[in-house]
Amino acid sequence: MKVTIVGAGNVGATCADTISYRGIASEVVLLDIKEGFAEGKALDIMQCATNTGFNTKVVGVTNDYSRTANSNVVVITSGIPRKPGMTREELIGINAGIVKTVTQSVLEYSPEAIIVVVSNPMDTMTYLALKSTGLPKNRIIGMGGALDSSRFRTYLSMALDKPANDISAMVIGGHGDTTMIPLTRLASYNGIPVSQFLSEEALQKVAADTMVGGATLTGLLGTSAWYAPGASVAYLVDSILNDQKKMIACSVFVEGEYGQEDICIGVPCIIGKNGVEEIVDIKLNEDEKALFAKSATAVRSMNDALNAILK
Ligand SMILES: NC(=O)c1ccc[n+]([C@@H]2O[C@H](COP(=O)([O-])OP(=O)(O)OC[C@H]3O[C@@H](n4cnc5c(N)ncnc54)[C@H](O)[C@@H]3O)[C@@H](O)[C@H]2O)c1
Ligand SMILES: O=C(O)C[C@H](O)C(=O)O
Repeated sequence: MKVTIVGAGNVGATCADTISYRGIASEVVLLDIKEGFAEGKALDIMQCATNTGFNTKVVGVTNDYSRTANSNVVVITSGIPRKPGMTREELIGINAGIVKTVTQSVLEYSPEAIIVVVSNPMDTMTYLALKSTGLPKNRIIGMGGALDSSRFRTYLSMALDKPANDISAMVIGGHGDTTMIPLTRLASYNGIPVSQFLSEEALQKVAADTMVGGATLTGLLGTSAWYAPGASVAYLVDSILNDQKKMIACSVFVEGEYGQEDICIGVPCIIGKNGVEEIVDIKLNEDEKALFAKSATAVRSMNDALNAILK
């Protein structure tokens, strides 16, 4: 199976590294616009193979889309990341043009590929990729919920002082500092509601920390995060290529689900070889429904900004 990753920067290269290390694909092509950059990252990753024991072929190319031909999955990480103090939404002006062009280029050589959109503002870029290509909605998946959920589980594990892998929890809604919705009511520690172990105040703090998880890292690092984002993309790609049918919160096009339509927003999805195979309908309570409606309004307003930018 072949995966192309467009953008060999922090997230793209980490994603390539994780996919190779875990043997998720037989070939990974890293493509970047910066001369020699993807070639260098690919060579560096390939030189891990004998120490970590993987056999994935990793190829780096400068803007040569012919080398990406017949990819099963294409991951789009090209675009600028935010700096401390910025929101993801502020990236829309530059990233919209990049994502639109790149998506069209990859489809010329891989018309059957499933596209995973990572560039921010991710929900808006996913909507743009869908609308500008006309691909069926199951083949365009925005990655954000997988990352936000892993942050949520990490903060819960820290509050509980228990292993993150014993915790099950999900974040839905937009991938924004104020739009994501950590579902604290449904989070569990080995099947037991976390509310049995944590006070309401502690749970609210976990939710607040999760929502600004990306901003916190951007403040610490001077640019946005890459290890957990790269690993989250790899997790999603694994579920597609190996038809695992995992339930992962992804930004997908909704047509009535969760009371919304004509936007891409984070909802629980079954992810398999056909991309988005099902949107899972969780019974939200009235408060959660209100939060989802508010999040959708914010996501929709960013989509409206696209038309003006792309004119
Ligand atoms: N959805 C998420 O959960 C999530 C997580 C982390 C980062 N991001 C986003 O992913 C994007 C990349 O982040 P990063 O930290 O890897 O940034 P980065 O600057 O390290 O890498 C971006 C790369 O894209 C390349 N690029 C720019 N235009 C290109 C084009 N037209 N064709 C090919 N390559 C091009 C650049 O040369 C650069 O190497 C940002 O928009 C960031 O906000 C999203
Ligand atoms: O925070 C960012 O801008 C990057 C990414 O969306 C993240 O959540 O790490």
